[in-house]
Amino acid sequence: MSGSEVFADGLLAGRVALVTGGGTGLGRATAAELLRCGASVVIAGRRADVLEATVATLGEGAGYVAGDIRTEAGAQAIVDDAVSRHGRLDILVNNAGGQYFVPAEGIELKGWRAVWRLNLGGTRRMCEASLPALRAAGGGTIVNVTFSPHNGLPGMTHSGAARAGVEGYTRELAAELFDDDIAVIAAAAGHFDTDALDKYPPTVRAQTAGGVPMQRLGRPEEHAWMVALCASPLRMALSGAVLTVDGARDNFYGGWPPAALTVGEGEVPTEERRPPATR
Ligand SMILES: CCCCCCC/C=C/C(=O)SCCNC(=O)CCNC(=O)[C@H](O)C(C)(C)COP(=O)(O)OP(=O)(O)OC[C@H]1O[C@@H](n2cnc3c(N)ncnc32)[C@H](O)[C@@H]1OP(=O)(O)O
Ligand SMILES: NC(=O)C1=CN([C@@H]2O[C@H](COP(=O)(O)OP(=O)(O)OC[C@H]3O[C@@H](n4cnc5c(N)ncnc54)[C@H](OP(=O)(O)O)[C@@H]3O)[C@@H](O)[C@H]2O)C=CC1
Repeated sequence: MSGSEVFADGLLAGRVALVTGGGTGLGRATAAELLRCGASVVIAGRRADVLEATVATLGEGAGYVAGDIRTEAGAQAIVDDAVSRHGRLDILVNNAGGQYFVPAEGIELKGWRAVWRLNLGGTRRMCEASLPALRAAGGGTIVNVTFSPHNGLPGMTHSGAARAGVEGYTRELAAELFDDDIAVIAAAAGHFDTDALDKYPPTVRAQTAGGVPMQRLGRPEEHAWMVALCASPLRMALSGAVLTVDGARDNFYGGWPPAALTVGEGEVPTEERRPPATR
């Protein structure tokens, strides 16, 4: 695998990373970038065939373990596998997650619980299962992937609430783990161009990039660079932070100019200068 476009060669040499949901999308891009930075990487997910195919593309230094983060036993087995393979664990990327699209009032209690069990519960389980290994390594990094729910996520109320929970969990865990030299950072993704978006309605997908001030979806490698930065020597200074990579989507007005600010042919009026102040 060639070197990173962003980071120095060997930035993460000797480190061992575990990426949940690493068989697809953002997790796959993250695994690839951590490998480019010199880490050994274990990817995890439920589907062994998907993981196996991804490991074949990632090449040397990559391995996989099939498992389910929705149970304590599943999370523990994933961590145990990674540690037994490489003898240590330095970086945990809690990337596995997701939801289904539905108006808030249509969310069944069972569905609400399913989304929380995966996103908030899975993150907590993986953190707890990993902490002994991270401490044994003398410190490390946990990156909790979430999305930027700071202006709400229509159609994803259950997940917006769960991801806000992940942010709160991240901040508090970070405060408790400073003395262990373990950084805990949330990476809040905007809208990224992964296969997972194929499940959303075509009209919704088509309008999504237009809702981002940057006027395009994020590229998976852009997210992956952020995750690698979180594992870099900057990690403790970032601990407890929620880092948003979203092309300014949290501003929530779409591309420039915002329709609500335009007049005439679409120009944005510039305010008249006030007369000079007089004493
Ligand atoms: C392009 C425009 C959109 C922009 C979005 C940009 C932001 C993107 C954010 C992303 O996260 S992209 C990544 C998306 N990836 C995924 O979502 C994959 C993972 N998702 C899932 O696996 C499921 O959605 C899940 C519900 C989280 C899976 O949990 P689990 O397997 O535990 O649940 P189930 O057993 O399948 O279902 C339990 C329960 O949940 C309710 N439910 C589930 N799916 C639906 C649905 N499609 N519609 C309505 N209700 C649903 C339901 O109550 C289920 O119970 P039963 O009815 O099966 O008894
Ligand atoms: N794409 C985007 O625009 C955005 C994505 N995100 C978040 O980033 C993360 C990755 O998203 P993306 O790559 O697009 O989506 P994917 O659906 O491709 O990724 C989800 C991954 O999680 C794994 N996974 C799901 N449930 C479990 C489970 N119970 N145990 C173990 N692994 C599981 C899946 O593998 P398997 O099914 O084999 O278990 C899959 O590899 C998710 O948390 C997503 O919500 C956040 C904001 C925006």
